[in-house]
Amino acid sequence: MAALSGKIISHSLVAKSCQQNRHFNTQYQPDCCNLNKRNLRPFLGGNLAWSAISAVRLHGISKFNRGIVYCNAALSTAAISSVEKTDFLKLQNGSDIRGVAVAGVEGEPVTLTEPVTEAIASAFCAWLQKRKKPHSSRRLRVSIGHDSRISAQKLQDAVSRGISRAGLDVIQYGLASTPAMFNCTLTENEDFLCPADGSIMITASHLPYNRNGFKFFTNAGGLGKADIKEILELAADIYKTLTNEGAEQIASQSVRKVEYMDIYTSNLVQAVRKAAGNVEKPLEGFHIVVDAGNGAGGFFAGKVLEPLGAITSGSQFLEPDGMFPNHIPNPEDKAAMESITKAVLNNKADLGIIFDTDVDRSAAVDSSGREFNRNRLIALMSAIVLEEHPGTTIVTDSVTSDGLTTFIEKKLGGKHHRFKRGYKNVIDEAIRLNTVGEESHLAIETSGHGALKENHWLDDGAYLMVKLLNKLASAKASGKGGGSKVLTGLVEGLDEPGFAVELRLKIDQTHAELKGGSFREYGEAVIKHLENVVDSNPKLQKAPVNYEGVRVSGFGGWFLLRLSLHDPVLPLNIEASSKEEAVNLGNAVLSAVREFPALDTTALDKFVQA
Ligand SMILES: O=P(O)(O)OC[C@H]1O[C@H](O)[C@H](O)[C@@H](O)[C@@H]1O
Repeated sequence: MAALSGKIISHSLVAKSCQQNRHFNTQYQPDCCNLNKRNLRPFLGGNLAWSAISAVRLHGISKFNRGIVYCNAALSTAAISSVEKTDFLKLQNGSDIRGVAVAGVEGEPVTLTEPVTEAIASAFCAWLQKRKKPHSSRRLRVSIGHDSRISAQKLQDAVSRGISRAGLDVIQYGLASTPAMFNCTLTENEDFLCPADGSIMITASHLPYNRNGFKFFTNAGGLGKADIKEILELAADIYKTLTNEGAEQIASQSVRKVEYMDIYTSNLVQAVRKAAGNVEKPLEGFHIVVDAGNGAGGFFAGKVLEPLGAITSGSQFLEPDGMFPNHIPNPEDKAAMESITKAVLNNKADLGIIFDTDVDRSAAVDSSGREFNRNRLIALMSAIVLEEHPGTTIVTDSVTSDGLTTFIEKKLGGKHHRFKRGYKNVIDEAIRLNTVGEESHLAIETSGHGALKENHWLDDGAYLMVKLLNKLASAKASGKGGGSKVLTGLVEGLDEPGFAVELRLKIDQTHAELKGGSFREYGEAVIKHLENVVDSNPKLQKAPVNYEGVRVSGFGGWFLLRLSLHDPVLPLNIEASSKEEAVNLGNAVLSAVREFPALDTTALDKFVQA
């Protein structure tokens, strides 16, 4: 990446910052660096309104804060109301933070207000300072990126203030992808102010327009559940001490803007060129359409595929639009997959590529309109990785099909380790296996999240697609022909179920049956009971190895009943060769769970009756 240089957009006081972000066509007004002199006072070292400032042990604020001022964090006008610690903890969603950031949806009050966001960002800095030694020549720096949501601007400003309050340097990337935000903690390039010591991605993935949230990274990867809990607890304490007093001083601190996506996309381009034997345009002759669903992934057409020589006409929904007017940006969504499939067929393209909002998930469609998502994408990626690393272990989530195991183990000669749901669980398990001597190069979920060892276990939908592009390019280079046949051929022999369904059974948390206990305890009791019922039914066999819920074979198929990672829901996956057999499995579950009145079995009732 040495060829790229000096991409700090908002240099000194030159007012470049209110322009449109041309590269990513941001539709909303990007952050205005306020060139209002009133806000450009030099920072008064350590004299912050935030009385808990000592709690985060500020390092050398005054030393590094004078001199260069690139632009300012925007002032907050939001009132600070009282928020309980428990409210902060409710914002945890596994290893992410998620909440409501836009008012107007009935029954969904705003939980991710600007002051709450500010406190969370400061808490992340405190968490970071506990773990990172200060550098001798500079303060710790935290980069911020966001997806296309309409609340992105407001939250980016609040996050910037939170980082400034903690005395750390703020670097804004603007519209970015989640994987790029991890990548920037690994990139060594001072021209781009990299590596960042920590980074924050503002996103709520595919959730509706009114939600938003945060993912946090260091060079060790994404933060885990325990870290998020610690940050939220700390944020609740910081919040209590927040006042609007002194906000101008915070806003007067330096915010620098960097076009980091240039580095990230250039890395992707280089990876494909290298795989094709250092050919400049290895995708020349390929027609590939991209569907970004109006999320952050539009860059992939213009900044990755086109430099590689591909034609991208017919690509759709590349412009960021936080109202997601076309379809949900989610490769698991039926309408989204139908949309990209139609685009491939209408344009007679060789391949279609679709991303979720923040580009950590993806799926593809071949020239005949065959979808590569869920189990089929895992099969395809497994075939590619097992060619490179024979015999390696593929770690997947728990809802993968039996046919996939047979394909990985019998056809590809690898090992399938079916673990738990949750991208972080899957990635952490693959990392763990390597540390105990079991080689694993791929961790991938049916949701379209996937991470490779060769790519620092970075959960990256764009990199998954790069692996497919490498295959296309090298097949062409070796004269094996163009089109997507090479990909389709790789999943030949994958046994797919005739029928597959996921039913999500809700637990009514207000039901008296819960007797004050948590929905988790209730859900676990349902699963335990089902397990006992299965044990006494000779037609059903429990999976000998299973890491969550209860997975059972019988009636020519299988089912898995487990607790959702986040919601008061028991998702039930059923796969069988026919709907009739799937209904038999559904009935077996229904007869066991019926006696749990707080469990809403409507979806299952309907399924078995239809
Ligand atoms: O347990 P569920 O409700 O099905 O949700 C599980 C999913 O939650 C989030 O979306 C995570 O990003 C995914 O990695 C995970 O698979």
